[in-house]
Amino acid sequence: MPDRHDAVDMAGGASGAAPPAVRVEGLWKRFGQQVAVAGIDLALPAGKFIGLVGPNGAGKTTTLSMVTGLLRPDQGRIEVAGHDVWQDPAAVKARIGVLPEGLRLFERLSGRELLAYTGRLRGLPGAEVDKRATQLLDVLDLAGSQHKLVIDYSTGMRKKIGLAAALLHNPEVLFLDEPFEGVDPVSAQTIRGVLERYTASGATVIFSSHVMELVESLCDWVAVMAAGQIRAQGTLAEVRGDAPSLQRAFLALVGADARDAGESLDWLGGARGGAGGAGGGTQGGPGGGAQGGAR
Ligand SMILES: Nc1ncnc2c1ncn2[C@@H]1O[C@H](COP(=O)(O)OP(=O)(O)OP(=O)(O)O)[C@@H](O)[C@H]1O
Repeated sequence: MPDRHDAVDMAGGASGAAPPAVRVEGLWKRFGQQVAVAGIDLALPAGKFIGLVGPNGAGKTTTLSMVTGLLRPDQGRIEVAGHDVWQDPAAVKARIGVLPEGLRLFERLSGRELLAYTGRLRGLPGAEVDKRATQLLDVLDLAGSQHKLVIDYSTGMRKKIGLAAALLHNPEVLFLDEPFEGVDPVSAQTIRGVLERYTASGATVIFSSHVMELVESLCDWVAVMAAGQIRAQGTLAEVRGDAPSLQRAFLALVGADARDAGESLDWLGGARGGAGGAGGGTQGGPGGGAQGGAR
């Protein structure tokens, strides 16, 4: 598979026209001996639905935390919407919305109070906050729970109120770490509709996910990360290349297609029963018809 890392022109953005929504150069982060992010470059175009994908531990959350000003890099430069994240943090924070992993919310506020508080922190007039909060609660199907305390919200409801809080000030760039995790299909469809409408207005969504089908159906731009490095970035078609699906391209890019998990687990699914450990020669092989035996 060709190396598509060069698909983006770092100097001028994706097309040479608008500056990228995010530009990252030589970004590093280590935790002790562990290199979480190993000198990555990224140029994510504005106005796109962008997926950051990678296996567990690839460095996605660490990258998003640094890009959104939550975690200080060891080395490297980050610009969001043309502003340096670490030189000019206030300018960046005014232009972004973030739904982080392990979302922490003010649990003792109701959903509506949380939005009112967030809106005032963002400097919006009270009447405008009220109007936007009502619309967001309605669209995200939270109107019936708006007076419930956030601590009593379900996982999916927490994602939705977190998304509402991140969207309230109409940011230029929205960062979402695993926005669909723990969300039921109906809520996922709702969130998807809101995000599609938001990007249609020219804003940028950057989200991390493990679910390739979702990324393939939502995103027009993809960056693939593995072991702290960017393995590919570009349009969905560029990253997919000749592979039949993004999932297959992803497995090849992260080197997982050659891994055979089955070989070392030859006991799994074999005959059960008896106290013997590995190597007990009397249990027969997999598929030996003994699975209904004594436990
Ligand atoms: N605070 C920390 N202290 C030590 N190691 C960390 C810390 N945060 C992340 N790491 C390590 O850095 C690497 C990248 O982690 P990160 O959470 O960024 O990956 P990820 O791609 O978001 O993974 P997942 O998909 O499982 O959420 C991992 O090896 C992880 O153990």
